[in-house]
Amino acid sequence: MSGGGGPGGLLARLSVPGRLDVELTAEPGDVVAVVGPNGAGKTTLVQALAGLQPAAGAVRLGGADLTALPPQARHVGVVFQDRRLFPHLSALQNVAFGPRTRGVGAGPARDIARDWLDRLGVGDLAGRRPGELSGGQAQRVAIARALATDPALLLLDEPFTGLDVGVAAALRIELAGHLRDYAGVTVLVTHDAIDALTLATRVAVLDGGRLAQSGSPHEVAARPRTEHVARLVGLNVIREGDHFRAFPPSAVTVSVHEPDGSARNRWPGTVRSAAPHGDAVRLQVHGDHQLIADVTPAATRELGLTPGRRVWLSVKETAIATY
Ligand SMILES: Nc1ncnc2c1ncn2[C@@H]1O[C@H](COP(=O)(O)OP(=O)(O)OP(=O)(O)O)[C@@H](O)[C@H]1O
Repeated sequence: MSGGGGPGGLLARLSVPGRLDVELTAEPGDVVAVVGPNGAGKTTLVQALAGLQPAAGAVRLGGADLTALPPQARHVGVVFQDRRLFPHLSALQNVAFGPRTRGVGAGPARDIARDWLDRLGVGDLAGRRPGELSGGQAQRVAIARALATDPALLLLDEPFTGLDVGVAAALRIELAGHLRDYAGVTVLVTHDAIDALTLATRVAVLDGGRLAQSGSPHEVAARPRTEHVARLVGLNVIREGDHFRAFPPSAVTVSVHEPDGSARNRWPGTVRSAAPHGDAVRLQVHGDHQLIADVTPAATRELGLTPGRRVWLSVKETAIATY
């Protein structure tokens, strides 16, 4: 990615047999969204960067070689999917723990912790233990804890998982602010296109433990190279040899009889699901490809587009981006 790994940046080449084989680079201030289907290796990558997963290769961060260092010596902040706060410590003690282990005195470490809890909007909960916090509050404490050590690398593994939609949305906006101020490299694992498009400066697409694509959020969203990412950003993508043809679901015409036109741009299939999507109805249609099409509610009724219905999809050549 962008020739990163320069002074201050991240350069990682990591391999775990059968699970991961990637090279990842990023500049200071970059937020790299790591996306990919279940089992793609996202968590393995985060754990290997943190030193929690043995991996062959090398990790360089800010000119320092972390490869041989244990997790606690890597100067990396981690927010896990399941938060992993110390249950017997208060929120304040949880956040102060990192600075303390890095040699900061008890008083100053508490000041740092209080400051970070305030910044994350949970200063008034400093005395509570994790069991007395909601999921969203605990995640704020976990983020405060990760940032309190002023790490050179911040690893966020699906930080919004398990939170209410509204809570996640509010936290996403706040996190965007903190990440803008944060000078280190952030690696954010996410299943959510919104995260990848709003928080990230770079997107890395993992598939089967390998880097399938990387680029700016805009590039990856406009020209997805895996079906998973096409789904995430709501596009159809068809691979033909060594190039890709992408088109939006709104450009798809659905008919119950075989349409005229170029055979290349029409596909038979079976409706798998039909669900409201904005003002339209979004159909998932499976045939040789798995495609999505947006149709009007009226057309859905008139054509009887319910699961199991055999249909033809067609797209005008001019609506297709080929790359
Ligand atoms: N402890 C383990 N030992 C052996 N294999 C593992 C272990 N943990 C994960 N794997 C395998 O490694 C591969 C990558 O898993 P990983 O958890 O990194 O994927 P992921 O992209 O984070 O998936 P998800 O989105 O489901 O969290 C998968 O094939 C998984 O089955």
